[in-house]
Amino acid sequence: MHQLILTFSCDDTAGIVHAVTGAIVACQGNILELQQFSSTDTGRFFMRVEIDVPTAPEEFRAAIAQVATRFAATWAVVPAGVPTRTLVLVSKAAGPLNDLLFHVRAGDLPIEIPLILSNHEQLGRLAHYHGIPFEHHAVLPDSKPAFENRIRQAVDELGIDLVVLARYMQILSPELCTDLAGRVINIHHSFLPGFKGANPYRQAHERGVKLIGATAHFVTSNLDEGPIIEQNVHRVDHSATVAELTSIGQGLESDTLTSAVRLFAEKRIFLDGIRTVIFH
Ligand SMILES: Nc1nc2c(c(=O)[nH]1)N[C@@H](CN(C=O)c1ccc(C(=O)N[C@@H](CCC(=O)O)C(=O)O)cc1)CN2
Repeated sequence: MHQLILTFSCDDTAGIVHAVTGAIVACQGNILELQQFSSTDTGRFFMRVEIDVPTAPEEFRAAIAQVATRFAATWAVVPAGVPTRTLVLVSKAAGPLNDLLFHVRAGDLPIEIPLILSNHEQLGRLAHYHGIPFEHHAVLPDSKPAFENRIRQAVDELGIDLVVLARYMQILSPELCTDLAGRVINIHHSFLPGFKGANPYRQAHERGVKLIGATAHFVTSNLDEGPIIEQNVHRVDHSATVAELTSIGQGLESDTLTSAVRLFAEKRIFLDGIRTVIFH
């Protein structure tokens, strides 16, 4: 038996589920999990199916391809349990990286991290402790293109599926955002759309918020405005200093990023315009 994950999206219409499940039955497949959503905003249909099939994956793909052609669908069939190869970019903050590394080691985050790139040296020891190659490249305005070329090289040479900005504090160029569209996740340390950009905890303190938050989102050339994947919040009050907000936020950032990376690795995220559909 082969356990596979099917992701399928197309313009919404009647008969999609019937056609897809009919193809699964024709391949003697057993459906383990099926989730679907019809977006009335965009008229799109989304489905994620986990299946056990006795036939070879190629035979199953051929059956699904016929259905996909009928509905002009965007689709993929991948083996379940294959780790997502992930390049992590960091600066100085250790929390989100540490949480990713903890959960990889714990075995409950299906990614593998062949390389960590950073514009600062501080987190090299943490990478070394986990036996992960770490490269430090100072990023100045005139050296940013070279560093971004290193990112492209690593993505190509290491077969990277996902790039994670784990509190990486540099703005990616529009060109790199285009090259990696849909494959870069950032953790922003505020409850977006509030407090975009740098120093969101200071912005929040000055505004006197009663909730702080963290947001994991896809990265686009519009700073901190990419499709939101996951968010968490925590209640605060007037007595919290910026330092206390930052400390409380550490846990939020880490939990939110790790959750978003897990959703990506399990193929549970679908893009629906500027929003996402998430099958938890
Ligand atoms: N193209 C994008 N790049 C990045 C995004 C994004 O949404 N689109 N998110 C940021 C993360 N971020 C907040 O979460 C953020 C990082 C950095 C800055 C910033 O002003 N950086 C300065 C340099 C700061 C420094 O060197 O310490 C800059 O790049 O000029 C704002 C927001 C990650 N990148």
